[in-house]
Amino acid sequence: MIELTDIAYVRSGAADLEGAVRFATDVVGLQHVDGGEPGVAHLRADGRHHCLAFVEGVSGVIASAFTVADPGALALAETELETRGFRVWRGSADDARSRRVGEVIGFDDPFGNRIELVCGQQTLASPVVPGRGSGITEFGHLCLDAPDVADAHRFWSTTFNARASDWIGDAACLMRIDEVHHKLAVFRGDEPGLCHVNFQVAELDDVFRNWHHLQERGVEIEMGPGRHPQSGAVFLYFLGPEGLTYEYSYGVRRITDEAAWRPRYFDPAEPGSIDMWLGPTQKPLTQPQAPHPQLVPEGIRP
Ligand SMILES: CC(C)c1ccc(C(=O)O)c(O)c1O
Ligand SMILES: [Fe+2]
Repeated sequence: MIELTDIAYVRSGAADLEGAVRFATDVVGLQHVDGGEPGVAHLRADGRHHCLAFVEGVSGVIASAFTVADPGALALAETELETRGFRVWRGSADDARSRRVGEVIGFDDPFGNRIELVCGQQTLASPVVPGRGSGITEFGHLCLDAPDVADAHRFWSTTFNARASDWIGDAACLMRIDEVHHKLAVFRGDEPGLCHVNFQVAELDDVFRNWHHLQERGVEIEMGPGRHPQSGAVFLYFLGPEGLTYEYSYGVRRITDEAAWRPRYFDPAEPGSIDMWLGPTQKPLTQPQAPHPQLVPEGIRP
């Protein structure tokens, strides 16, 4: 069992790097951390050096990354994944430098999502300088697509320390790796892909202020404002460039009594099971950011 300690970053291809960065800073409110690396832009939300990296080139998610404790844990993870039949890539010093981590390995999960495991993710001491006052406090979670959510849960909970916090029938599983209700979600989709990236905001008011800001800027609101009955968070999903869906949310539940928590099963057909405020719930869940085409072909399966 490999112990994930946190989510680290999402790395995505961007056909229009400047446009993707402009949106991430001026609209979403992330900080652009200038790393002096041509063709790569790092975006920051919290203490992590970055939680989103755009790499100039073909659009699409390149990898979703998680941290493990240290190089020893990463070496053990590498062996464990290989023992389980995964082909594991070990990144070079340059790969690690570009990701601002000590070491990086990667593999394709059984559903075709590229996953990276890292140790030594760089923390920046300086306060975050947000691109806009959207109230972002933290990179909250990432949501992957997989054709069978129960299979995905089995994979994440047996290979890793992910635990189901709640299910939305066979449509979604929300999993925790620490006290936060979920840092990883899997949504049912025919193809692998990134359903969305989530950023927590400081106040309920931020969600609604951001909603107005996005509307004024003509940004496509995909869902919300609404409230998820699972984490209890008030949410807003919107579509950015390069097909990347962002979610702001406020008020995510923390599961502090691990022994007492039992995952709940919500029926996706029940009105209110995704949005307690009964808003329309189709859009963000149907158009994931497809994986970068170069990543799809291998399909390494255990
Ligand atoms: C519908 C998606 C997968 C979803 C469902 C519930 C929550 C939550 O409880 O916060 C999410 O963040 C989601 O993205
Ligand atoms: Fe989410």
